[in-house]
Amino acid sequence: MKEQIQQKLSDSRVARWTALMIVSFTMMCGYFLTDVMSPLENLLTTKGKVVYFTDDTSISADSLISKVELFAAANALSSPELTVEKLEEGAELQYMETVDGQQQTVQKTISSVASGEGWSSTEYGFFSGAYGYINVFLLMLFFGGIILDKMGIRFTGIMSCGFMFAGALIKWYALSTDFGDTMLFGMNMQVILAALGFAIFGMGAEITGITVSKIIVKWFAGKELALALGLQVAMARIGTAIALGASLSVARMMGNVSYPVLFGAIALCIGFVSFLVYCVMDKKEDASALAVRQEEGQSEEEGFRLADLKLIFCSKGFWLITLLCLMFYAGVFPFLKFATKLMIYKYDVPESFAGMIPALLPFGTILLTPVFGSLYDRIGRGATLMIIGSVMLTVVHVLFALPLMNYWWFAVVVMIVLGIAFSLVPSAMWPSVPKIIPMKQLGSAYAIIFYIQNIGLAMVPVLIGWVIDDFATLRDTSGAITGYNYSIPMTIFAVFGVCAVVISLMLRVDDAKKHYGLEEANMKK
Ligand SMILES: NCCCC[C@H](N)C(=O)NCC(=O)O
Repeated sequence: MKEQIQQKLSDSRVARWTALMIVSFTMMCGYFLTDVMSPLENLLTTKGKVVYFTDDTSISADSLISKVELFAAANALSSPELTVEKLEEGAELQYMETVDGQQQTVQKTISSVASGEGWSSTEYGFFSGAYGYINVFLLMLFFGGIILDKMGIRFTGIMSCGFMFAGALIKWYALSTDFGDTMLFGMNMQVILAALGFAIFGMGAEITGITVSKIIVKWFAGKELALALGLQVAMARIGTAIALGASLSVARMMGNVSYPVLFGAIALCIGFVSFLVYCVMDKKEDASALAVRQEEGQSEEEGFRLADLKLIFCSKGFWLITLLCLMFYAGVFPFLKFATKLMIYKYDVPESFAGMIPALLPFGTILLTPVFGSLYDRIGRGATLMIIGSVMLTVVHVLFALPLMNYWWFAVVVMIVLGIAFSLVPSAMWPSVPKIIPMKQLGSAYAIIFYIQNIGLAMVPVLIGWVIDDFATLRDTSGAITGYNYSIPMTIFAVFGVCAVVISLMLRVDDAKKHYGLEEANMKK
């Protein structure tokens, strides 16, 4: 009789790719919610209603009413007695506008009206950085890694998905409620509560992130690891791309900034259910792995001990990857929070399309991250890929900072280059971690990397929001905002790029000395 050889569930191609798809879907929903507010910056920082026209221009309701009334008075027309309530879809209005430096009469038709929230750029920056506050200041990401290594994937994943969902609901409640002028800690109550929701969500999203990374290493180690990690990141980027591309349209259609968040919360609910489905597979994988070990007469897998953290803390390669992660991601995710408004004011892109240009970045990475991941699996050169990506990041931000080539097509080209950089570094960085740190400390290692990365994700938006308010906002003599000069904020992002280049070079040198294998292929022949 032929002897049956016991196999792990992860040895089945179908099973491991199915597991990957399920957990990647959960992560995709999380990424959608993370970036859903970025295209709404202009709406959030405008007071009162914002009117959108069919020609894709927009104006605040108050300023539109005064322009229409001025036009009527100047042309001896009967006063339209326009009120904010009368501004509705399909209404046609005539007023004077400056076009190419000339005063002209324009006739426009309203396509939609949405409520602005009147936040300052500082408040917007504070809110955007909230994603990392609990992770960083309450050390929750650090503890999350220990919980993951001690309590396991299923417990930690269910807990973190729960946090994501709860945080999303709080954020939605804050954005859909009018708190009037109620202030807390010198900021509007709405900003504080939305930030609290985002902070709880961010804690859940990051702990889910490390859990998903550990799941993928568990199923794909020694197989198509970098491709699998790349595909997970690619699916996550679909979430970011949909958020950047669709969020403003949803807010305009529904007339309120809270609706995109509500849709995200509903999607997250489905993501939560899909993680529960994965838990069934995870249980089966553990049972099959135990059976294999027993058949091969191997002893029980050694559990995680706190003392094991020493190995992580003492590894120079680990710290270089961590610092590279901090600098590189500080130059990308926080940038995305401000990129839509950059497109409007530096490249003169109509607000309705402005979110589409930053959305190109995640779209590009959807295809390229798995391609570079597969390249790393088969050919290697991980450290080199990280150097090239970091150089590209720096060049991109220098180009955004310089006061030249203010054409929309140039912004598109530069954004595509950023998309390539944003595929190169993650596709090489994440699969490099298991080459430096063994599996049983991997949860804690990813958690520490994410922890340090979150310091950037939390602080950089606060810094940029403040810099925009104090150094980049252009005002007329009455104090009204007339535009923005993005040179200083973009120079700050370029500095992060330069740091990433230096660190990635140091990593390459350290790899040559210590032989982590970063330049070698991942797949065992
Ligand atoms: N906007 C989502 C932030 C996710 C941060 C997360 N810690 C991370 O780095 N994920 C990997 C990636 O490349 O997105």
